[in-house]
Amino acid sequence: MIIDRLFNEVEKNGNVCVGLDSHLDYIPVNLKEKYQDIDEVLFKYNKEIIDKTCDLVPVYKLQIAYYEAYGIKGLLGYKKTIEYLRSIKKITIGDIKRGDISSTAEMYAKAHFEGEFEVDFITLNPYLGFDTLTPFLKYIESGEKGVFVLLRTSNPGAKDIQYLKVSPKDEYLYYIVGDKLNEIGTKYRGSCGYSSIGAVVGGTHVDEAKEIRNRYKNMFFLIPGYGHQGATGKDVSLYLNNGNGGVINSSRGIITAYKNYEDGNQRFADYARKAVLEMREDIQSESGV
Ligand SMILES: O=c1ccn([C@@H]2O[C@H](COP(=O)(O)O)[C@@H](O)[C@H]2O)c(=O)[nH]1
Repeated sequence: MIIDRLFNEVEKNGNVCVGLDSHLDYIPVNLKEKYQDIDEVLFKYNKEIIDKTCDLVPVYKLQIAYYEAYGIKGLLGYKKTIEYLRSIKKITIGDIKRGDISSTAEMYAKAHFEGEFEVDFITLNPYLGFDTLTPFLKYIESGEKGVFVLLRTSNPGAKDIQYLKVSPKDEYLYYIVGDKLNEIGTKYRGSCGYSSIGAVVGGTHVDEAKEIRNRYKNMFFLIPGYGHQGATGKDVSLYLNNGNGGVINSSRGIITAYKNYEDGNQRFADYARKAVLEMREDIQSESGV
């Protein structure tokens, strides 16, 4: 199952998920001048970073907004990047955060689990209701695909809705979502013990982090918020379990690390590697593995 593959990759390579949020403003000028088409600029930038980091990380996450924003050529850059990652057998997460009525969700599933934009995992937004998840289940059942469903997000506004106390137990809304995901996910557990239905939990919120980890023992977490949003190795390790059970995303902290160095423009991928190594060490030292 895909979750076993991810679990094994984490055992081998640690927990860092490189976020390829490739805004054109993040890309060195010399690289942008070298290629005419946006898809090539995006792909070449991503490829250099991938080639310099792929021996250190288990997974890459592409936030699709950074590609959609550049129209068809941007999406071509997305496609080329995920195809490349899959060709070198790296696991891919399409951060698409979809959630819609089931007839539409069916098309989202087809769009991102088949064809030109096919990835291994996608992110979903469950706050339109649990029926929106149903069309994805047949792909998860095949063993080849997985999802990370938003549970408690990393932004400050997570508290506006996700932390509302709801009846009958007067618990936070995110626990209602988590309990349901846990229940649905039971059927899709791999031999590693985790389910291919995982959850997104922001590393920026540490209150109840331990309770979330304990309550959802079989749930694998995608943990954003490290670095630029302020989460530290100590914060994110609260969501791990013996050094596994989650991957920690950093996007700007890795792909724009080069901006802190004089020779960064020429060596952006070397500095991405350096940022990954430092992040990996930070997490490992805090999670005690
Ligand atoms: O709760 C969430 C869910 C998703 N994200 C995404 O993760 C990255 C974070 O980027 P950084 O540059 O490392 O801050 C980005 O793609 C978000 O859309 C999140 O931040 N929080």
